[in-house]
Amino acid sequence: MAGNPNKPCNTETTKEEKGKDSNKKKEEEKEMAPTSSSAMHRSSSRPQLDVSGAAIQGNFEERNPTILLPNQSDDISHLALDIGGSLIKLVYFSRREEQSSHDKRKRSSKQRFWISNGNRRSYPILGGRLHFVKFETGKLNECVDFISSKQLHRGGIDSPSWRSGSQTDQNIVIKATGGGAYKFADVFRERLGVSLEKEDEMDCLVAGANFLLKAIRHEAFTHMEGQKEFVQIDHNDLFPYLLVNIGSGVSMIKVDGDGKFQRVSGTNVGGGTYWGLGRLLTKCKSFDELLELSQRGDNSNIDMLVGDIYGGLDYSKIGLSASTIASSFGKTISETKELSDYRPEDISLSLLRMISYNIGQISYLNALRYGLKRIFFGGFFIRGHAYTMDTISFAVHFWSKGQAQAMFLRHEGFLGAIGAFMSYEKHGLDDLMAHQFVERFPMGAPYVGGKIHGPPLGDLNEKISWMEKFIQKGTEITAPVPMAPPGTTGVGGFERPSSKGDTLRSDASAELNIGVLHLVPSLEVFPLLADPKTYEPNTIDLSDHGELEYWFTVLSEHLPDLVDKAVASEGGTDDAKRRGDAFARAFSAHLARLMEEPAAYGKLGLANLLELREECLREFNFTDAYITIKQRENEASLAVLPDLLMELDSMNEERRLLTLIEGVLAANIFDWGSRACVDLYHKGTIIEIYRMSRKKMQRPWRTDDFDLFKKRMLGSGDQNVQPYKRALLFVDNSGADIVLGMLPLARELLRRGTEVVLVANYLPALNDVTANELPEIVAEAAKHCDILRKAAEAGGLLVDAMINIQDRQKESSDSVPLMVAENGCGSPCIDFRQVSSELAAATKDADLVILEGMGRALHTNYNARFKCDALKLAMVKNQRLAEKLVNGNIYDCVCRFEPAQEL
Ligand SMILES: Nc1ncnc2c1ncn2[C@@H]1O[C@H](COP(=O)(O)OP(=O)(O)O)[C@@H](O)[C@H]1O
Ligand SMILES: CC(C)(COP(=O)(O)O)[C@@H](O)C(=O)NCCC(=O)O
Ligand SMILES: [Mn+2]
Repeated sequence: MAGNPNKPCNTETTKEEKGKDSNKKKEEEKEMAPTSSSAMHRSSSRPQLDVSGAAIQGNFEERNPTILLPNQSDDISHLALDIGGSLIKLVYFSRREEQSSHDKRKRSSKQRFWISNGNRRSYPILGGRLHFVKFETGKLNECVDFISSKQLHRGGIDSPSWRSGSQTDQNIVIKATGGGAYKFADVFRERLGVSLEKEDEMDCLVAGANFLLKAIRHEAFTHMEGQKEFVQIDHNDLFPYLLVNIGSGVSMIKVDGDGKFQRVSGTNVGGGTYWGLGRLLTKCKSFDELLELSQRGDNSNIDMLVGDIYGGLDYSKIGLSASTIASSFGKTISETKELSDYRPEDISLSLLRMISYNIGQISYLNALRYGLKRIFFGGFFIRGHAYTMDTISFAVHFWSKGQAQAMFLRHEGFLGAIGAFMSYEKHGLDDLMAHQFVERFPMGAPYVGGKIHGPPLGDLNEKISWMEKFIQKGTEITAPVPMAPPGTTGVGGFERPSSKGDTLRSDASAELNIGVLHLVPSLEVFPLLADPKTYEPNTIDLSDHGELEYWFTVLSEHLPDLVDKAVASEGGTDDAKRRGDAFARAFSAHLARLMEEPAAYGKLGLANLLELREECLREFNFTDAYITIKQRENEASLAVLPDLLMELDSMNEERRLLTLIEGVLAANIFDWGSRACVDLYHKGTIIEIYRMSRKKMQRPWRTDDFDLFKKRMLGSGDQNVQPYKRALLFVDNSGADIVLGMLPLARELLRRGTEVVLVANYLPALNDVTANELPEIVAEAAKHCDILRKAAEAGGLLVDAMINIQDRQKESSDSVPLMVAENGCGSPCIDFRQVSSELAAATKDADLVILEGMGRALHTNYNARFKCDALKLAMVKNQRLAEKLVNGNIYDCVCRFEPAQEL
């Protein structure tokens, strides 16, 4: 919506904060008790939902099972629209997690202990995914077809009401904003039988922007001279700011708080002007084509520059260089030239610069008028286009002499639609926090290129076919947003922005620079993080291009072997081969896209790439690629465990502790994600390699804090030490790593009176052991060891093995418990900003955290600090990482002990 200069649109729309009650987060209940009689659960109910009588639909073992709320009178809406002058924006929520065969397999496997004991796990009330899609307003029918094919107006194809046909369309109300909510209300009523409930456009823009800035990590960024930098927004220091939404027209809104704003200005020279004038002058058929043309343009053929007026000289007295634009389109006054004498490329660029500068300048003036330092730009005119953002940034920077800052939003075009979505009173999404959203790379929708009209790649077969077609066509993977190398700006700064780029990713392609937002209300920040605000999980920052290239190559080279394993894990059938092929293509396409635009989905770290690989595997129904290897290695290791325990028991406690830590480091060699290690496995049996690895454990290790740890565990001289109360052991790989490394260490802690929680992955990743697999492994190990048996019984891990419950209670009551908790992850790394509520609950009374393995202790969390003591143990199984991180070599070991961080 533009400000009309003839009729100032300066409405004083100050809205008071709505629904204060709903913002008050209910005090959450946390508990975790060691014995089987109390629960390891956390409930997180949202006040807006009537959850009385709620029942889990399906199996308790599912991660996010559908929750039926029998007493919830209204169905929760899943769709909101922003129908603008140029584009229709759709935000929709899909509640159901896709049912993977992993879940099916899990169902048949042994139940986890807290389930067996009748304890509840926490279930997200509204777990699901937020999707973002757009259509041209002129193609309203395509949008209606899309909604209809996915039944979004009825809560989605998978909603129970849709399947049972119980809902009548007449009652359905969909929130909509933008002028089209009025203009096209009839079309929606006639074609879908739904009514649109109109929400004020400015209200929605502000609500959308505030939500994004508070809840989405890496939402805002600066863009100067081709360099994108994410800005960490402090929630307590967000207001006031100027919001500039560049749609067809431009709105400028001073935002002072939630629902507190004033539309202070606007301009009618906006996105519609660029697209409309551009189309007339260049005969372009699409907005993208016009934008692409600009990238090959030279505006000095169209614009009158300072140098044109001053005979090639700078007008340095007032700080203008010769190449500064004096008058946009000033050269086209020439009487001897016609439109056809000018290159469309040059026209497009001049127009883009003219409009972007103008908006940047007016924005600055309004920021100045109200003393605002920060300006956030949204609206689809920006299109993640580097040149547009650079131009606006230059204008703001130049005119404010660096005092004001232009920032952009990744969900730029969806502010209004998100705001409309937030306006549903019932779903209570407004007080969600960043840690409850996991932004994932878009899967499902075309990976690269292709249109998303009609129902987008619903089932697996469609996804595979799409990948196959994609391969046949040999479609090139094009860059999403052009990024040229940074250049200089010259005198006065008001020069031509440097990033012009070569290619523009198709606008119709796999959406924009945003992923799919997975909403998992049960996720929490790990309570033992010393400083969650400054915590950064990744050690390796992939914005360094050299690093990105290296890890890209590592992952690409690993791919054929991974596909082999994945296909074998599914029986090597033709179907598995076809899926394996599609997985490889999809993952490669994602990697290629990230190589071109590393910040496409926010700040990129190595952990994101490793998780992406696992996500891609799951997308093509490979639920556990290393299952056979894991089982084989578990069996082989369990067979030699009794001998190892005997050997350990013959040692004095000092020698034993050292041997245990050595054992953990040595056994960490069994990592099927490391190229070098996989090559080693051809050279011997598991046990031979384990023995060889242990033999090579020469102290001092590359990082060796063992003596410090020993002092804390055993004391020194006659000084008595208190044992740790509870230790959380973040375990890594299956086989020797867990059986011969971490379990014996857990046993030592138990023997010293420390409660132990084994923390493992929720979903498989590489050969990592999962929480679901641990009870069985512990049960096997417990057959040979009384300490483990009693502790496992005390922790409720051995319920199936128990014959006489009374005897068990008597026996186990003198043992501290051994427990298992899932971490909420399906990756070889761990991001402590987002862990399961189960793990968060398990931190109660914990005073020691042990992180094991490269993924959890080196790639991530190497620099993390905790409120309690932390021990980080890993073998470095990559030469480059060893050099970079510890100035050492492959197979060096890290034993880092960090006493509790003083707060
Ligand atoms: N595929 C596209 N088709 C048309 N316009 C586009 C497209 N992509 C980006 N734009 C730009 O985005 C502007 C619309 O932005 P938007 O925020 O959706 O505003 P509105 O709500 O007014 O439609 C258009 O005027 C144009 O400049
Ligand atoms: C994926 C991994 C982090 C798993 O390591 P782990 O946590 O099991 O010790 C690691 O295998 C890795 O970084 N691999 C890639 C490096 C390489 O192949 O050299
Ligand atoms: Mn691992």
